[in-house]
Amino acid sequence: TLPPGPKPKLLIGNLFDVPTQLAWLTYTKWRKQYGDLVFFGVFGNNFLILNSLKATTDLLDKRATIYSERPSIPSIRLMGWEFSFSFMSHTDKWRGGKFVPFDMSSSTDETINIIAQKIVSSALSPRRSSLMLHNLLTTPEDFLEHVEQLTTAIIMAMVYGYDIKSLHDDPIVHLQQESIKRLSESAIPGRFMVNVFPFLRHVPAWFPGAGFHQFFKDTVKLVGQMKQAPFDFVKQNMQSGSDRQSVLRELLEHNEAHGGSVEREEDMKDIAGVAYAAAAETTTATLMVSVMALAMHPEVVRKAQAELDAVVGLGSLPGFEHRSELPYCEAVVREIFRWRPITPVAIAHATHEDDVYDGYLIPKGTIILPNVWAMVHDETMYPDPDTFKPERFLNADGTLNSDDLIIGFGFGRRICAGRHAADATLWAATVSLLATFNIGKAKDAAGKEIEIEDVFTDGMVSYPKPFKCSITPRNELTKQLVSNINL
Ligand code: HEM
Repeated sequence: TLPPGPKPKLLIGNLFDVPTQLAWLTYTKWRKQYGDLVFFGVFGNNFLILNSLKATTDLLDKRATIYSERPSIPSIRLMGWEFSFSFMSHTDKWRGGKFVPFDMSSSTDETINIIAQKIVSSALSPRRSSLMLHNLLTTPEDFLEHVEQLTTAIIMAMVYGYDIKSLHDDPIVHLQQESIKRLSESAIPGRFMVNVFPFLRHVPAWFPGAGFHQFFKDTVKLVGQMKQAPFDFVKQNMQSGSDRQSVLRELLEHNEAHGGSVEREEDMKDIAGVAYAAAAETTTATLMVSVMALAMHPEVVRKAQAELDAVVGLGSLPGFEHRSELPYCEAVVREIFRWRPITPVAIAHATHEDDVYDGYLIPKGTIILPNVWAMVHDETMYPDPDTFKPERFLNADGTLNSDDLIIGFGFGRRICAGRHAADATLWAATVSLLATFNIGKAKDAAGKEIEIEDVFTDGMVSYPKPFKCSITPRNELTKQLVSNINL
């Protein structure tokens, strides 16, 4: 028998049961009704929601050979984004760590953390992180933009060794933003009927309602340019002997050293494109959650600052060398990832063959939706799960406990390849902000605090909706520190 789930109707299956908004919340309610496994079908496609960490690790980790495919989504193929998913599903290309210097999926040991920190600290040069702090000094109300600029700058530097000019006038950044926007949009259920009825792709472009063909055609062109422009930049730099290190450059040098071919170069261009796409929105959204959580919890800001002042000293910026001495700040970072995961249903996996689990049949080709939201809000693991409480990661004596699993990075062989880099980026940006600024609720004209509504957007990556908060230098000393950093 199949796992339990809402009762399907003839032909359409569970079409009308499937939530069209913030699906993870409905999936989490279904957990009470149906349990850890919830199965449903829409027009012949099978879906399995995994609502507990145990079921997820039993299947996606322990039976990785069966559960590591990616589903094929028609609109993604038609938009020219399939290179990203084909890399992800043909794991031999992707997984071979030798191609991907930052693919750290196979282990979590100390060395890997150090490599990740090295990549991030070279990308997170004082100039780049100071730019965010500087901007916060002059236009604190535009903090969401400054956050996005910082993460975009770090990731462009990491992947391409490219220094962005600004968030809005940089031609390469513009290509990236527009291509990714179209990719995310296509993940919204109902945006493209071709995802529900794949045969629609054969409808000719002149047919009424077939305007999607033009949209897809334009997107293919855009995605091509989005991969080509930064690739050309890296190649030019290599030829001119410039020493900008980056993931793509390392890949190309590795290729050359092994008598690589032009075809291989094309692969590397694609890998860099995947890395950028996977890194940009996710890191930006998580840093926005960080600001939101801090603004809502002044007591957390105070405790973290007290720890920073004791270890680093008021008026100095923390560096990775301080990280292990700052358990409370570490707990804050873990809680940011747990409290509001920005990939609440991770990225879907798919099964490679039939399987049986807990007495239930899971047919080949089933699309697996790991409900990260349910796992990080599981009361047996995280009591009072909606409360932002870094202490849940600390022992009574203030040291960190052993719960260092960031569920939001996904599972098994498909676990986020950039997780150590992402974690290092979030840590560095959060502690440098805490060391220099007070973060709290904004006040209205009458001096009354403006509540922050904790509401999120829909889509593959779920962002906090724009909110207001107050970000001011902690005191004259930290103001001087920020304004004196040489940009
Ligand atoms: C806070 C930031 C991030 C979050 C929350 C995040 C989350 C995720 C999740 C949930 C997956 C899917 C895992 C699964 O299928 O089980 C994933 C995959 C991936 N991530 Fe991240 N990610 C982040 C940042 C990054 C960064 C910075 C990079 C690159 C430098 C990156 C590169 C990738 C790649 C390449 C994959 C595909 C792995 C594969 O399919 O084999 N991510 N990420």
